[in-house]
Amino acid sequence: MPLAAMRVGYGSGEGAAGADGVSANLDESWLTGDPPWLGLFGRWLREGVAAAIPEPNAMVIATVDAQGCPSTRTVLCKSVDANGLVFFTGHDSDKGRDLSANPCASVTFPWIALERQVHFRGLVERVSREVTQEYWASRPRGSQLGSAGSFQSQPIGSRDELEDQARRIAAQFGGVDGTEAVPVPDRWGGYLLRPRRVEFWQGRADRLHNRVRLTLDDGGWHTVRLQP
Ligand SMILES: Cc1cc2nc3c(=O)[nH]c(=O)nc-3n(C[C@H](O)[C@H](O)[C@H](O)COP(=O)(O)O)c2cc1C
Ligand code: PXP
Repeated sequence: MPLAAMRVGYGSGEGAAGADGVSANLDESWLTGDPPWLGLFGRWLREGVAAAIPEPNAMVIATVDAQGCPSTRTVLCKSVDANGLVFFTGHDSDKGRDLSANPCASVTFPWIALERQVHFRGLVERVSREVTQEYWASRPRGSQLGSAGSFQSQPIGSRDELEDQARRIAAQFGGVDGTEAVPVPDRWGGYLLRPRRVEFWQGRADRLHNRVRLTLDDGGWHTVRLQP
């Protein structure tokens, strides 16, 4: 089928895998909690988990380099609370360098199977070393060794070289089957995105979608409905 002819209609509820509130129109009254995005975001995330969509906590994050050029890639959101969204990555990666130059990011949860997306934008800061260490300790040993064995976003000559490097580094900590703790590399850690703008999007028929945006200013959170 030609790309130009590929399209899916929204708003029938059929693609929504049984999630609540899919046939009803997204309404400002759904915004509950403090901050007011928290309740609905938590509900939609739980519905994504219940609907078994792949990696419901995956979010596409855009960062901007010192020259003002944006880049996007996917990361996993590892916690969310009233302060914002936490993810973990390499400080020397492209995104880590972007965030050092320009500590602002935008993320999208593309829950297409549920006919929904949520965008966040805000300032990003590093979490404390204690928070990073606690999360690192919860990761499988293989993932710890994978992160320790990779200098994220640096070039490497071949797959074999990457595997040799990872094996060498794993051997320093007793190897894949060892029991010696793998320390968190200094170059790896968590970031907190503190939202100042959040948009909930719900697909509707004939591209007449629902969009509700919340914005934080000195007076608190303000809600506005946007045209699709
Ligand atoms: C579903 C999914 C989840 C990912 N989660 C993470 C993550 O939590 N942290 C991370 O550093 N990279 C993650 N990655 C890899 C990134 O998308 C990316 O390739 C990597 O972070 C390097 O990005 P950069 O060079 O733009 O900094 C994930 C990739 C996918 C497809
Ligand atoms: N780092 C990389 C390179 C990843 O690909 C991922 C998830 O795909 C993560 C970190 C975060 O996930 P986890 O902490 O569960 O390994």
